[in-house]
Amino acid sequence: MPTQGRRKRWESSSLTRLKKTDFAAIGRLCIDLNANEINRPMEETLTFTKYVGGSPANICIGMSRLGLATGFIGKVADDQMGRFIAQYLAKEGIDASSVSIDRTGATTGLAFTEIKSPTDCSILMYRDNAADLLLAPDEVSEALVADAKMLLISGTALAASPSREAVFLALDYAKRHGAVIAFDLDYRPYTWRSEQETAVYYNLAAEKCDIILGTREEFDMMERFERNPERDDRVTASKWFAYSAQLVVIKHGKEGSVAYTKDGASHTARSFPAKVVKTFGAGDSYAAGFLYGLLQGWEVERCMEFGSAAACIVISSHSCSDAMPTTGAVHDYIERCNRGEITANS
Ligand SMILES: Nc1ncnc2c1ncn2[C@@H]1O[C@H](COP(=O)(O)OP(=O)(O)OP(=O)(O)O)[C@@H](O)[C@H]1O
Ligand SMILES: O=C(O)C[C@@H](O)[C@H](O)C(=O)CO
Repeated sequence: MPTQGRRKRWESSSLTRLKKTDFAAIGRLCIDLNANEINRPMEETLTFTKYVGGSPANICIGMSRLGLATGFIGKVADDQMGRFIAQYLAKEGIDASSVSIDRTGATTGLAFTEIKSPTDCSILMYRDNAADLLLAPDEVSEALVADAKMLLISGTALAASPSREAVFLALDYAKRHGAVIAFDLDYRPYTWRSEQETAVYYNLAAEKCDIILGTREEFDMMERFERNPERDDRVTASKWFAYSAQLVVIKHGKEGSVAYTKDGASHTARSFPAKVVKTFGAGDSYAAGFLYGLLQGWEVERCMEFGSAAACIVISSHSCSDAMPTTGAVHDYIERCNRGEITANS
C-alpha cells in the first residue's frame, strides 16, 4: 500500500562519500537576453539585459550560490559571448576546466525572452550551429565526474550528436564511479527534430538515472509510446523504479510538486506565494534548491520546500542565473512567508 511519506529522508551512500566536488553538471551554456521593458510584446521591446543561461548552467550557478563545490562540462563558442560565459562561471566559483572551446566557428545560443505578463512569457531562440551541442565524448572529463557526488544531466544536450554521445558517456562514468545521477528533463521542443526521436532518447537516458525531475507535460512527452490516459503522476513515477530511479519529482507550476520514492511513498510540500515577474527559471531554481537539500541529507519534503522557495525568489527577479539565491536568502524567504509578509500577485 503506498504511503504518504511525511518524514522520509532520501539516502544514498554516494552522497556521503568524501569527494572533491559536490555537484557537476553537463550540457548547455548559452546567453539569455531578457526584456527590460516588461509586460509588453517583443515587438515593442527595445532593450535587453544579458545573462548566462541554459538550464544546467543555471542549476550549477544555483548550487554554487548555495555554497557547494561545483564543476561544469560543456562547450562554448570562441567568441565574446563564449568568453562572457566562461568568465561568469569563474566568478561564481564553478570549476570550468572541463568547459571546452569550439574551434569550428559555431556560435553561442541566444534566448531572447518576451515578458508579456507575469504568466505569459515566451522565448525566441537563435540556436543555429550552437556550440553547446558540439561537445564531444572525448571532451567529457572522467576525472570531474569521478570526483563528483552528483552529476546532473539535462535533456536538451540529448538533441543532437555529438553532445548526445557525450552525455551517455558521462552517464557511464557516473555509474562507474558511484556518482548519483539527476536528470532535469528540460524539454525544449525547438531543439529537436521529431517528437518520436525526443521520446526515445529521453527514455534511454532516464533509465540510467537515480533522480528524475520534470513537469507533467515533460513526462507526457516521454510517455507517448505508453498508456497513462489519466496522466497519473504515480503511474509515471512507478515506471522508473523498475530501472535505476530512486526518486521521481513531478512539477505542477504554481500548484507545487509531488515526489515519489521507490518505497512507494509520495511527498508533497507547499509552494509559496511570489510577486512573479516572469515564470521561466522556476524549474532551474527549484532543481538547485531541491538537489541542494538532498546533498545535505534533508528529508524529501524539506528539500521540496527549499526548492519551492528558491523558485519563488527567481521568478520574482529579472534573470534566471544571476537571481539564484544563497541559503540565507532562501531561509529568509520562507520565514517572511511564514510571517505573512509576502503575498502573490497572480
Ligand atoms: N507562480 C508561481 N508561484 C509560486 N511558485 C511557483 C510558481 N511557478 C512555479 N513555482 C514553483 O516552481 C516549481 C517549478 O515550477 P514549474 O513547474 O513551472 O517548472 P518548469 O516548468 O520546469 O519551470 P521553467 O518555466 O523554468 O521551465 C513549482 O513546483 C513551484 O514550487
Ligand atoms: O535555452 C533556453 O531554452 C532558455 C534558457 O537560456 C533559460 O536560461 C532557461 O533555460 C530557463 O529555464
